[in-house]
Amino acid sequence: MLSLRPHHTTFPRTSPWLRWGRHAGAAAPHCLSAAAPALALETAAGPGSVSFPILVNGCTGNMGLSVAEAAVLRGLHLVPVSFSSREKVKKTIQVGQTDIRIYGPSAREDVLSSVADEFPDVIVVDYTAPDSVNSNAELYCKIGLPFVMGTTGGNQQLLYKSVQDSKNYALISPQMGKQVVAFVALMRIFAEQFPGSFSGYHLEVLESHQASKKDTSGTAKDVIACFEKLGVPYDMNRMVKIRDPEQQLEMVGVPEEHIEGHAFHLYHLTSADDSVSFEFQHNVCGRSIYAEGTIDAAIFLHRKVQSKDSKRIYNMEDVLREGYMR
Ligand SMILES: NC(=O)c1ccc[n+]([C@@H]2O[C@H](COP(=O)([O-])OP(=O)(O)OC[C@H]3O[C@@H](n4cnc5c(N)ncnc54)[C@H](O)[C@@H]3O)[C@@H](O)[C@H]2O)c1
Ligand SMILES: O=C(O)C1=N[C@H](C(=O)O)CCC1
Repeated sequence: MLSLRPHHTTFPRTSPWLRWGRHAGAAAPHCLSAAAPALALETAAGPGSVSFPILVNGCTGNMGLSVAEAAVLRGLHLVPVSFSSREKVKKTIQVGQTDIRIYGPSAREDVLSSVADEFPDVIVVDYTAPDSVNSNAELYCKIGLPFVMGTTGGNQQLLYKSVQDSKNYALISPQMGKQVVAFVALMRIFAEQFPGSFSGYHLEVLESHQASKKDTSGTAKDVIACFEKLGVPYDMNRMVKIRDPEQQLEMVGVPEEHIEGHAFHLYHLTSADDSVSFEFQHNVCGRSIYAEGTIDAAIFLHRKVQSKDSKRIYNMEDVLREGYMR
């Protein structure tokens, strides 16, 4: 029998994820079917729309490819190079009409320097791996390439310091899905307005992602920081991380076609005497919400660079507040 009860905790019996477990699939959220017809890749640069060069690092991966495709659809000019963590890789990836050449790590600095010379208004987008966050960011800062960091993990303090010290422009967010960003912002405002209001409550957190996800949900960490401000201490080691496809299908209720790409989050709060409970969820199937948000972030950052804004480091809340999105 499936049990995701973390040690020393009683998982709330009312959890919808356990309910979904009993009726696998029956109460799954409404997700777009993978069988939906794919959009043909064609540019959509209409009148008044903006276009500039965008280099997507990590095109060999799921997010990198999705962002590159979204960039073409939004009429941006895809710079035909990307990188890999390995020296020997498949040399090109086709996105729309563009053949993107993939370079190994040893060529990174030379290739990026040439890109900076050839495309002075380029924006770099990074969707690589947690252990590449800091070295990639340092290189973008060294060369002076403004970047959107979608990759989670790494040393976040160091990441911000690299950008601050170099005076480079960057937009950093572990969550590019605009509606999820708005939810996290709401939680932050909630915590700022009513600090300590949930003192004595107990928190359980579950997150489920595709098996290839290496790190813990960066979004869950941000939401947990809000709960801590609300008076609920939480040991991150207690977070239940589900990466097993069978559990995702049977217990979490992830639609089968999204086992390879989903992000489900459940936060359950219970009062000390068990008489009150609260539950929050944000469940994403596929990656289009992040790809779209990333393009909005790139457009936003491009405008900030072009206007030489004195503020250099941004997040997705800044993008939401200025309305740079469809
Ligand atoms: N900010 C967001 O909204 C958001 C959304 C989805 C995923 N993510 C994060 O983005 C990252 C990538 O996710 P994914 O699902 O695309 O993973 P993935 O494993 O499908 O792709 C990552 C790719 O990057 C490549 N790579 C690793 N190190 C590299 C390096 N140094 N240089 C160039 N390429 C390198 C890998 O070979 C792989 O092809 C993860 O950290 C994930 O948590 C963030
Ligand atoms: O698929 C991933 O990996 C995701 N990572 C981000 C996180 O860690 O919060 C955002 C959700 C998808």
